[in-house]
Amino acid sequence: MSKAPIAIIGTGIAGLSAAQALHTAGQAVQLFDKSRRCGGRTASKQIESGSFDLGAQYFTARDRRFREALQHWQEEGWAAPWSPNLYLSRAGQLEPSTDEQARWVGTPQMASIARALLGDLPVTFSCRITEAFRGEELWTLVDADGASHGPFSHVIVATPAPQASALLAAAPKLAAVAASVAMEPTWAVALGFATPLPTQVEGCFVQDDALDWLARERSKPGRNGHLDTWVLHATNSWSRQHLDLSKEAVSEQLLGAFAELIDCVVPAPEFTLAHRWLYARPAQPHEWGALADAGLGLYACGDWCLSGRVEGAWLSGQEAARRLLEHL
Ligand SMILES: Cc1cc2nc3c(=O)[nH]c(=O)nc-3n(C[C@H](O)[C@H](O)[C@H](O)COP(=O)(O)OP(=O)(O)OC[C@H]3O[C@@H](n4cnc5c(N)ncnc54)[C@H](O)[C@@H]3O)c2cc1C
Ligand SMILES: NC(=O)C1=CC=CN([C@@H]2O[C@H](COP(=O)(O)OP(=O)(O)OC[C@H]3O[C@@H](n4cnc5c(N)ncnc54)[C@H](OP(=O)(O)O)[C@@H]3O)[C@@H](O)[C@H]2O)C1
Repeated sequence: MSKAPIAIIGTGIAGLSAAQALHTAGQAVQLFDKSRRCGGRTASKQIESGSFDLGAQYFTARDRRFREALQHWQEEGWAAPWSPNLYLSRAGQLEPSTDEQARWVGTPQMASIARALLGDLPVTFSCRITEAFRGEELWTLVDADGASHGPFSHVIVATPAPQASALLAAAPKLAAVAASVAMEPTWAVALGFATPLPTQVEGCFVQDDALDWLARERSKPGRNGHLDTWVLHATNSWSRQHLDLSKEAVSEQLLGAFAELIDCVVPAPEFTLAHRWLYARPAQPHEWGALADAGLGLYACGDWCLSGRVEGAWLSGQEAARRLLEHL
């Protein structure tokens, strides 16, 4: 009988990073995601007039191991540097804010990285796992429709912390750690203009009430949509205060804040989309790397185990895989 594969719940950067490391080490993996596609918070939205990055906007690479992976992604054409005309808006004043920081994006969209990492690995989409339980030796997963999946030799939970704690119930200590992690929400709004806005701004850190960040999609490499599309992110505190506001009201309020901030006339957008990220980022960074109950064969990873950034998610996935392989 062939060896049971390793189940990985979540196909964001953390789950895919773990999957790649295990696959490279010769282990069979089986991935699950509740969404219809991979990438999690590195999602890009495809519309008729182009695509835009709705979650992570760019990433930085500070750790040597991540920089090495990034070099490979760049060679494969999955990622490229992004050097926008960067601004800072503070107390209603918009000013250039150039810096030396290297920033990167997926090409032709942020979601391309996750798609490339997934490659041909076996995955089941539109499958929300609700339970992971261990028999005498092997694991079974149960999904929201009551269907069982398995058997698996190990389970890696690679979801945001609030969704991980229930899946870690077999290891109460791990479940308690995940349950202790608070995650902050972010409202995101995309606006598409038929005529390019007459401004130099391509990215802007905002230190005012509602907005936190805005980016111009066409300034990123490989984007060729015909609308001038902008992505606005609200601050965590504004998002928390307006968590249950309708998408229409959020779009209207953030469009108003954008029009006040930007140094040009803003016409009515051709296209508007609002998305609420309930678990956008951990309230604090941690230094766990990953969580492990090696005796049970249960692991957890995700940005919440390190920093709430793409790099943190990738490193956490590597760490979960490393700890699992160490105990084989
Ligand atoms: C608005 C926003 C802006 C951001 N900007 C940046 C940025 O500019 N730079 C940066 O570095 N980072 C940024 N981040 C953070 C970055 O996106 C995350 O740190 C990183 O993508 C997290 O990856 P992950 O794999 O840990 O989790 P996720 O990407 O959340 O992946 C988890 C996956 O698990 C799946 N899942 C959850 N529960 C279940 C279940 N029960 N069963 C099956 N599947 C499940 C989800 O569908 C998801 O695909 C941003 C995030 C947001 C939301
Ligand atoms: N909105 C969300 O939910 C987010 C979740 C997770 C991450 N988010 C953003 O990701 C960016 C990634 O951080 P990092 O990789 O460390 O990128 P940096 O570009 O280094 O930005 C860090 C932080 O520094 C401030 N900053 C950086 N450069 C400038 C600049 N040229 N001018 C002004 N300010 C700069 C900025 O913080 P402020 O508190 O000052 O706004 C950046 O946030 C990062 O942007 C996360 O916000 C979003």
